Amino acid sequence: MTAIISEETKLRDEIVSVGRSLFDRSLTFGSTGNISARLSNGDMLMTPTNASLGSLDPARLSRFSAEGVHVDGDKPTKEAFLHQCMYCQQKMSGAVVHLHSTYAVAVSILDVVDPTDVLPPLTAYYVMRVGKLPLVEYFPPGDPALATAVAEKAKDSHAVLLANHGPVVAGKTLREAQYATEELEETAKLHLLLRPHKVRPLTAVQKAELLSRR
Ligand SMILES: O=C(CO)COP(=O)(O)O
Ligand SMILES: [Zn+2]
Repeated sequence: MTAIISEETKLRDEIVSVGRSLFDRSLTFGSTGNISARLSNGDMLMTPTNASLGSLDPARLSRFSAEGVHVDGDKPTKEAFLHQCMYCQQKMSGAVVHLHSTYAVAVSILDVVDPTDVLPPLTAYYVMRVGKLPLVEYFPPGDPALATAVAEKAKDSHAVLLANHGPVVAGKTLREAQYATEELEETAKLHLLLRPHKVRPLTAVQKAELLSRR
């Protein structure tokens, strides 16, 4: 019991500090974005709805049972079902981060993207941390149909991009999910910066070699 309490306390504090770090660096703003993390018993902690990621209270995070029932804390994020869908598909995941980070949102609005994989393999770290980024068709935030559409795309990708909305990224740990989300944002920025130029992305062979090391 003591071990579970200290694991939970640590995770609550980590959600708060990751949220603050992301918010302070303008990777999301206002009350946008949400974070969740899983305890070893399968219970989930999630950020409350309408909360700023910059000023979360560890004691007020929403807690769900492993079966997905809200058991305590503030009213959960309206994307709770979407987070649960990510865990269902990405069984090894311990955390999910969703942001409204500007460059990724900008890419999610572009008309000319490959919906099966939105960003090219521009750098090794993008391939290592993200690899593939399918586009999920537009549904309003919190719509159960959005979560269902995410579940479909997350079958073979731990990162997805919601059209006209933003990225959702799962990771084994909260740090992994955070780092992958940041890599995605930087690659979206590079992609937009490079749009007027002829680029030389990594080759299929180089990409496959990086993926084999993960
Ligand atoms: O990003 C958001 C919706 O997609 C923010 O919603 P919540 O405030 O309910 O977490
Ligand atoms: Zn959102």
